[in-house]
Amino acid sequence: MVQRLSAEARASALRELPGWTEMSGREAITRTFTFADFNEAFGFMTRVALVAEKRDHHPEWRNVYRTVEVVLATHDAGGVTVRDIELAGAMDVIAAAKGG
Ligand SMILES: C[C@H](O)[C@H](O)[C@H]1CNC2=NC(N)=NC(=O)C2=N1
Repeated sequence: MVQRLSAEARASALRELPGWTEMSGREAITRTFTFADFNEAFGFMTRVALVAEKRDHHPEWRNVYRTVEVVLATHDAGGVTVRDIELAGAMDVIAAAKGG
């Protein structure tokens, strides 16, 4: 099983992921994406869903109109792993292509 990152390793990974922060009260990382409208927000979620399914690693998220709040953690590991860091990076690339 993939290993939880230490607090130090998480902090170091987050320095490379602007917009992502540590969640308070839980070992997870979070980012809120804001898009132009619902269509762009849902398009982002659709693209991410395909990547998540392919990787067998899935976000926790909440969509309200044009915003998508994302929380990433590896449930099996009880914390943040490299799989979360990689999915966060992939979400950033997808969002940037849509202006999020
Ligand atoms: C059986 C399956 O591989 C696991 O349930 C996967 C699916 N997607 C997952 N996604 C996330 N974020 N964490 C997990 O631990 C996880 N486990």
